[in-house]
Amino acid sequence: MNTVLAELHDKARAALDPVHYDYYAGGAGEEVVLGENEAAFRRLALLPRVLRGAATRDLGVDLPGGHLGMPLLVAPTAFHRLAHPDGELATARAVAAAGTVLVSGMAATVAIGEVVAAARAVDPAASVWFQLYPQTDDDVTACLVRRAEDAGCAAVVVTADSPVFGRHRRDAEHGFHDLPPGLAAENMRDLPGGPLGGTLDIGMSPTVSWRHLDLLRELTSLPLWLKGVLHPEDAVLAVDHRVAGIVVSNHGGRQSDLAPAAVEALPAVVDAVEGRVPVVLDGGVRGGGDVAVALALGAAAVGVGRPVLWGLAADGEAGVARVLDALRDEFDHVLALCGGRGLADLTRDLVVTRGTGVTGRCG
Ligand SMILES: Cc1cc2nc3c(=O)[nH]c(=O)nc-3n(C[C@H](O)[C@H](O)[C@H](O)COP(=O)(O)O)c2cc1C
Ligand SMILES: CCCCC(=O)C(=O)O
Repeated sequence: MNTVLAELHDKARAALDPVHYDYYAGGAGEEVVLGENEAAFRRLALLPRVLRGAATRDLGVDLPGGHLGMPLLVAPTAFHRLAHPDGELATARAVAAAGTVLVSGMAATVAIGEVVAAARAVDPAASVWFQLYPQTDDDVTACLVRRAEDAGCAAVVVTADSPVFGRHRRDAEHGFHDLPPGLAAENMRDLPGGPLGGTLDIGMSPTVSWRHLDLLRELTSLPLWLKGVLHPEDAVLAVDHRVAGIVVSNHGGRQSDLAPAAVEALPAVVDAVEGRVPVVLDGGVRGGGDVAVALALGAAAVGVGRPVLWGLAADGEAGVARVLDALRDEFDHVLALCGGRGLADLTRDLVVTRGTGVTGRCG
């Protein structure tokens, strides 16, 4: 792990209520996937190219829904006020200052309008995206989309990997089922039909299907990203259903504990979509080298989840800023060491599976 991220993780662990630390840190089942997301990156290496000098490297990338100053965005995570009193406001400010995108969660502890306003106060051109769990009741889905649009969000990220909430042993052992008094999922107030059920599995529905994605396509003209895709056939279906982008993700190991590591699922999804839409990877990214490997395997960008929560818990807005700065700096350094003059130089032929010498493959 990047040393700054490791330092902030340790600081966050010391600062957080252990119950909330475990909610953030934990995974589903036996936490096999949680460990594999990071371990799979350690099994991959990058062959450097030589004598391709460039004084500086352009790290920017344009995606449907915004320009990223580096190929890294902040993945949606719930309940930032468990980490710091400023919650998502602090995260939004730091992410906007870093020139990248925050995907703000439906289960945020600050309403989406305030999150976007905080980002725009730092940078009027900042893009914030809204993460949505599609709802059984179409009126509720429509209401949430309208809130995201009214707030000024630039894209909607539809999470598809949570028909039911993963079973988290750590939360069960602590008896963690609800937010402490004073905190709430602010986007979920006053929805048609009343509250959506338990705080920790807000509105997840086993009935959600491709029909709901088509409905979303009709409800909004914002770019729609589909998050939680691992099977290449689902990636093709997503393109057929007119998504603007795909997030290869196993939800940070918090849903199916039988899923493969996210980076191991990436190449087949990239191949299946054949460049028709960009593919973002999240899960286990803990350093600039991981960003480089994901891009070499065909990701347009990566998402980071827990490291941002550690930065937030350790030092609020400044902590999140340090996480993003450290990842950008390390990625740029790795890119230079690999002979990369820009992102396009990160190609699949550079990727080697450690211990096998096999190039251009993963896992
Ligand atoms: C505490 C926590 C809460 C999360 N909440 C959400 C959520 O509300 N919606 C969602 O789509 N993904 C959620 N995720 C998954 C992240 O978006 C992302 O897929 C994952 O954190 C990436 O893995 P990483 O933490 O190893 O970077 C959550 C992850 C964590 C750790
Ligand atoms: C409470 C909403 C879901 C949060 C979530 O997706 C997670 O904890 O992984």
